[in-house]
Amino acid sequence: MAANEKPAGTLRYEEKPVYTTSNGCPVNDPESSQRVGQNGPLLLQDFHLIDLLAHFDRERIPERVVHAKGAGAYGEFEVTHDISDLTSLDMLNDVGKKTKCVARFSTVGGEKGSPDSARDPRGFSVKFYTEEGNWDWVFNNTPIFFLRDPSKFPIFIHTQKRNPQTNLKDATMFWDYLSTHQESAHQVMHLFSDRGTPYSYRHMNGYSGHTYKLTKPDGTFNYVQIHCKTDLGSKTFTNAEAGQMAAENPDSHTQDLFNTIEDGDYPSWTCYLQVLSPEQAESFRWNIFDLTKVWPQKEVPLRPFGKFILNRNPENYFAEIEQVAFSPSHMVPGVEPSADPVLQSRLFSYPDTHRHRLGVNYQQIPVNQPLRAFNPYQRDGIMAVNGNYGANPNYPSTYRNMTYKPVKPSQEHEKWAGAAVAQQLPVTEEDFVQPAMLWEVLGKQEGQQENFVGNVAGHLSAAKPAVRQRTYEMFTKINKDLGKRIEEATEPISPHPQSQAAGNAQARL
Ligand code: HEM
Repeated sequence: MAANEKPAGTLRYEEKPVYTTSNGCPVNDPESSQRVGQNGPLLLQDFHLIDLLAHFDRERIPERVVHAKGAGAYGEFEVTHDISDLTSLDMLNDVGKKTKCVARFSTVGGEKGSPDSARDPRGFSVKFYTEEGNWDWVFNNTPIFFLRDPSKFPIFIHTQKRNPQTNLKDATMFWDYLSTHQESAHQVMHLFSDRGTPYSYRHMNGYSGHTYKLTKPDGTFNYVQIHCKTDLGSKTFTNAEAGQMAAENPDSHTQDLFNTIEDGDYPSWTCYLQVLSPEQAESFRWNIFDLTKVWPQKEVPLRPFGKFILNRNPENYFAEIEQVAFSPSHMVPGVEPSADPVLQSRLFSYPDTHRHRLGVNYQQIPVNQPLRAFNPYQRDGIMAVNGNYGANPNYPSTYRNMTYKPVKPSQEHEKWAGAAVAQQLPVTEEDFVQPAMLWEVLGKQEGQQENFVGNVAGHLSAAKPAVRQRTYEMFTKINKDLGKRIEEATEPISPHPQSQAAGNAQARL
């Protein structure tokens, strides 16, 4: 039975199953081991003991290299508005049509045991079990990201995780990277506003961030970005509240999601599209393949198309949430990736990490199983548990006919030609325009600019002087008072005074 269906029988505690070894042999007492006499050595023949120990020894699988801490639940998506002018995507082709889904929310940088309320972007993933395959949204709760060149991702992530020598989180590494890669400024503005500490997973929005293409069977397409807005309204913690929650209940978001669903108080999100035709995209003020930029909603309004609700908790966290495997490359007819280089590399990275984390047959794990999949050319491998396509030929055989559906990729408009180059987009003044706009928006919400300054100061104060100085300069480019305000809030609380700067600045950088 696939995990996208409700289990036929949930836990039936009234039944008394016969306890056995893993090969089904009944065992009298699970807590006694075979031995010679009362105090004698153990017997190698005790399969029950060895079975138990050996399985225990192998219980852990690698945690996700990022987004390790998360929580999830099942639900249902419903189309609310007709968008057949944009796409032939099966799941979206009829108002009222419903599709089952599973969602997982996560923090990014912390390990599996880290606090849910940490200052961090949040992952926002949803897998839809459509009639034409699984379509995954692997989104964040911010509409932009720290970088626009994918080769920077592993480098960037290293600086947000632990120092290789001290094994501690390291403010100097953290800001050293951000202040020398200032295309990150926009995301930094989000992260250090109170938006960086959501109140719960239920109270945050999700954004595709990347541009995708919605396509039609004639090969035409439009560029889109997807927004999911929580129907509960966005709600955040202050820095102090988030810190207090981390101390009191590190699993607060996990607990909140599980308990509210268990109580029948189901969270839901309304889904919108921003749409640009290829021609509009050409003359658009912002590069639509630059993940550090939003499409301002005044220029590209939101168009509603659906809603999803989460209404069922997993029966088993490891089986259904730890083993769920999302990928931006899990697509279906009617949607395609854009040329955004970060998206393009993510298309590779996720299935690659799943093969490492879960094994080559990760799509056979029940929570990942599509409603129907038939690919007898993919055979064998570790944990081939779906019958391995039985006697079906493992090559395109003249003795076994298959239907190849005519799925036409978009052909119009995008024709690429050019020499291979390895080039980053340079950081220019343009990169500070949207961060400055966000600073203005924070100014319209009472106390948010003050909180932002305090949030940065509390973190940045632990960094070395040279890094702090460079970071003030970055914030000055966003707004000329902002750098000064942050400096004034940071310096008095820093344990590494500026006077030591000359001697220490380069130490350990
Ligand atoms: C070059 C850029 C990126 C790379 C190489 C990358 C790579 C990864 C990897 C390897 C994982 C672990 C997946 C797993 O073990 O299941 C992951 C998780 C995740 N990433 Fe990324 N990532 C990138 C950028 C992004 C961006 C821009 C977003 C959002 C727009 C994003 C959203 C997520 C989410 C939501 C998860 C958690 C998925 C889950 O819940 O299982 N990532 N990423």
